[in-house]
Amino acid sequence: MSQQITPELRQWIIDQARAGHRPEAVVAAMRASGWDEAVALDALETTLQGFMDSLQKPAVQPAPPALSAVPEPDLRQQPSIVAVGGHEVKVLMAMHSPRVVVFGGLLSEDECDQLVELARPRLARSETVDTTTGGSEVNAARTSSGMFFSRCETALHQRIEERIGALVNWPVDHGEGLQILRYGPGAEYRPHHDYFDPAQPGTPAILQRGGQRVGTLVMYLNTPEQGGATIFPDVGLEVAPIKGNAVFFSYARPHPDTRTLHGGAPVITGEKWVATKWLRQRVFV
Ligand SMILES: O=C(O)CCC(=O)C(=O)O
Ligand SMILES: [Fe+2]
Repeated sequence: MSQQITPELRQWIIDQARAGHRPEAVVAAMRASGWDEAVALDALETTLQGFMDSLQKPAVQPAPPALSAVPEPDLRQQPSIVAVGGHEVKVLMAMHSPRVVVFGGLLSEDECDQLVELARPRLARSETVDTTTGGSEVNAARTSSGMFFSRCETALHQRIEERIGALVNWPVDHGEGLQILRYGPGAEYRPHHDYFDPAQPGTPAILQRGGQRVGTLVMYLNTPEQGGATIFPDVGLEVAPIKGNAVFFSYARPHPDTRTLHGGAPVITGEKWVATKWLRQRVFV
């Protein structure tokens, strides 16, 4: 019969070591009670090694960043259509991890066209917030051009921002102004997270303007002929860019475990225009 190293035997070995008995004495005691010497030695070695390893591991792992409240559409009754401010928005797809909801008809054709025409004369090569300094910089990973509107810049912006606020239950003043991006053929936005990396030295300065980003809504202002999906590589999801539709996602902490890594796949033919709304933890100033 093979001799099993049971949890009780392991505990007995640890107790002997704690009591100051030398390994030879422990093996001798095991042999005296019928254990094969090789098995006794092996049990001693593996048990004590595991015990030493457990002493070296910190008992408490460093805590991940705390969870924040997040914007969230009210889909508890599984509506196919949500009415917000007299406007009907379709719920096309929802998933829980990552939290992603795809909406249909969030913007009218006319609202899309107006945003494009207001943005067009103000476009510049896209800058992203530089988390090392808190300033902004031209980023090779983002080959689109873009601009920011200020919050509620015109009545059109205000109407759209109020619709978004009602849709995802988040105060309008917790949002950044709409960002418009234009991608030509070949342009892309490589996978990234929208939250600010807590490890970067410039992040505390950025957070003073309204805390972390906790949600994103990317609205499609046209339908590119080919390419330009919004991709979520962690889960293999691709959202087709269809004019007036939008993809919403939220992240309760600035951590990759939210699985909200995403990007804009290269446009193949045509161009792609989007409006992005970022939602902050607090009033964005
Ligand atoms: O263009 C897209 O589909 C994604 C845009 C995006 O990730 C962003 O604006 O942060
Ligand atoms: Fe993004």
